[in-house]
Amino acid sequence: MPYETEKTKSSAAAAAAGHAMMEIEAGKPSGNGVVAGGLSHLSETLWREKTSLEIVGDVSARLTWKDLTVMVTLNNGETQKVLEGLTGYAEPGTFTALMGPSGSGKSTLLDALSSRLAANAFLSGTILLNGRKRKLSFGTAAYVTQDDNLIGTLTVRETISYSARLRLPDKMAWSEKRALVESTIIEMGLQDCADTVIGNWHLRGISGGEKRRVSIALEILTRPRLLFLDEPTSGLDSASAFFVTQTLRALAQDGRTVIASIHQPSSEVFELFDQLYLLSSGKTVYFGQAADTYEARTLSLCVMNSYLLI
Ligand SMILES: Nc1ncnc2c1ncn2[C@@H]1O[C@H](COP(=O)(O)OP(=O)(O)OP(=O)(O)O)[C@@H](O)[C@H]1O
Repeated sequence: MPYETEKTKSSAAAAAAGHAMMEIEAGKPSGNGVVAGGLSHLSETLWREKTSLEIVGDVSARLTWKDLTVMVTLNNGETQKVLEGLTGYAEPGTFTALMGPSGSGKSTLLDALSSRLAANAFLSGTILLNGRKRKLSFGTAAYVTQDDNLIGTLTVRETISYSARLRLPDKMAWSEKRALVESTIIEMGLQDCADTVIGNWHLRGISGGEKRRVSIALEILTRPRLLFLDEPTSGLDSASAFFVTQTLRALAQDGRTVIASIHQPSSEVFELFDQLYLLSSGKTVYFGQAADTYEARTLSLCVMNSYLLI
């Protein structure tokens, strides 16, 4: 199979960037911010049927970024460019995968987009939410870290219920919170293990993939429209990684904007991405459609393999 040349790579990135630029220039979400095709039968719908409360946050979140550059100040006082001139967008109802070799800047891009950059990192460029420059308000966005910080002796249902008590507004009735907890359990495919303990080093509990889905469940309780995930499949076997990614795809299809960094996905997992943002040394190598795209698949293999050969 012939490897893509640098020229092909940059023309793919340029075409994607051009498309993104046009989208950014438009400056407003298509369809008044409402996801075309409506919501799926997942928790958003289940929950709305059971409550009279408005959803927290916007109806949908369309994120665009233009010319993003991140510089960090190192301990010796020198500066290092970690991201350089990145442009792209993520639409409601889509799942965008950030890929690239270790150190290529995936986590930094996620942090920049979710306003979580470290104190020694400086951002330039534009990030627009639904066509406007604004801060992510409470409930609009959620960030799922790589680590599952869960209490081993609680069951899945108890964990999600306690989190609901702590995170959801006081004015929300407990019956509504409970409806949300139950619909989130269904949405995350955790029904079968809802009454099983999380487990720890001396207590057998749920599997690694189920733990990851519980961590995601805790973050989607506030019904965020934007979901960022740092390596949600790391440390999972291929079947668990597939189920977690399938859940993320379903969350996206429920009208959310999902952006996740993914390291070395299997071909089955790759099939589930809507968009691929491929980075190498802090620069865009490819941005565009992922599934069914020969170019995206070949490029990601080239970038990951060339890194492994170094
Ligand atoms: N706040 C910071 N201070 C110093 N260096 C940083 C900072 N943030 C990122 N870097 C550097 O920028 C580069 C990119 O880091 P980043 O964590 O974004 O890469 P990554 O693609 O997510 O890597 P991995 O897959 O290994 O997690 C690394 O060389 C990292 O050391």
